[in-house]
Amino acid sequence: MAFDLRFTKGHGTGNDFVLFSDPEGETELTPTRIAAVCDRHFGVGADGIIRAVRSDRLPDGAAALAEDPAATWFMDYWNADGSPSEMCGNGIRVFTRYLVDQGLVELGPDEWIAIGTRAGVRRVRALGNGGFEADLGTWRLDGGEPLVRAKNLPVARPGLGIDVGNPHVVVALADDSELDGLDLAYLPILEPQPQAGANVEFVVPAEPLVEGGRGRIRMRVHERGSGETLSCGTGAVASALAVRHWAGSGAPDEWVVQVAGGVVGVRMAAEADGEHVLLAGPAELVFDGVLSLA
Ligand SMILES: N[C@@H](CCC[C@H](N)C(=O)O)C(=O)O
Repeated sequence: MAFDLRFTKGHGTGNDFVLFSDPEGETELTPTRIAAVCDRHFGVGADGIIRAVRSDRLPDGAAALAEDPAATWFMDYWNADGSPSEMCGNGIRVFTRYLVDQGLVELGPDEWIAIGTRAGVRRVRALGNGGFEADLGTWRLDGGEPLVRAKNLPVARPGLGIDVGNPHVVVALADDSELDGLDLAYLPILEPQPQAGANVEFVVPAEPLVEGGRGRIRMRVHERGSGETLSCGTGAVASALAVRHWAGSGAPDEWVVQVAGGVVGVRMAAEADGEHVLLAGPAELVFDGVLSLA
């Protein structure tokens, strides 16, 4: 059966997405279709698909509405291989820009919008510099410290498991040459392997490590379900949290994370329900199109 899709292509620091609007949740999204759309040779090409659907049309959306009735739109996020994810930090900024661009929501300066996700409700606001900031909520060390093997890494290294709505394992490397030498076309191997899989981030300090009170790191990532990407927002957040954890007391609560596709900002802020972590960065919509797949 033919599958026609009217879409918008967008990205946040090079982490790219095919976005489309399906308010009533009528489009049948199968892993095969998603992988075909995201295919960089035979489809549009993207790290993931994001569907804008009314929250009351999906079971996960109903849960989001129960948490916050203002979360009327749901970010239905899927990785390039057709697997779902709970959260996407770059995606939620691009999704918010898409909702505004499509006239589906109005967003005043500094006004927060509530978005439904599989990880729960998340809030996003537009920044004066054209970018967006997403409050990714509370986070937790998930207790795991798996050993991580990656191609061109001579010995296995310990990772730190962090959950920021989706699962991450962060690995500290020695220096830029070790980071640049990794071949992330190959899947890093985790021992033990987390049941739900994990996004794996490799980090090194940037030079200087702290500037103007903000910590600075470089990161590369192998995303669950998408492979190596130019950026991962939740990965940047997990990396900053991991490096702050390793640095101990006195480490900054604001971080600049350099990724292959640009720079994002991370800050930690105390809230009534625990410490929240927030992610700021660009959100670009680059073209619209119609895709017809046989
Ligand atoms: N690129 C995203 C994360 C997308 C989901 C991830 N691959 C997963 O499976 O959890 C981001 O910017 O956070």
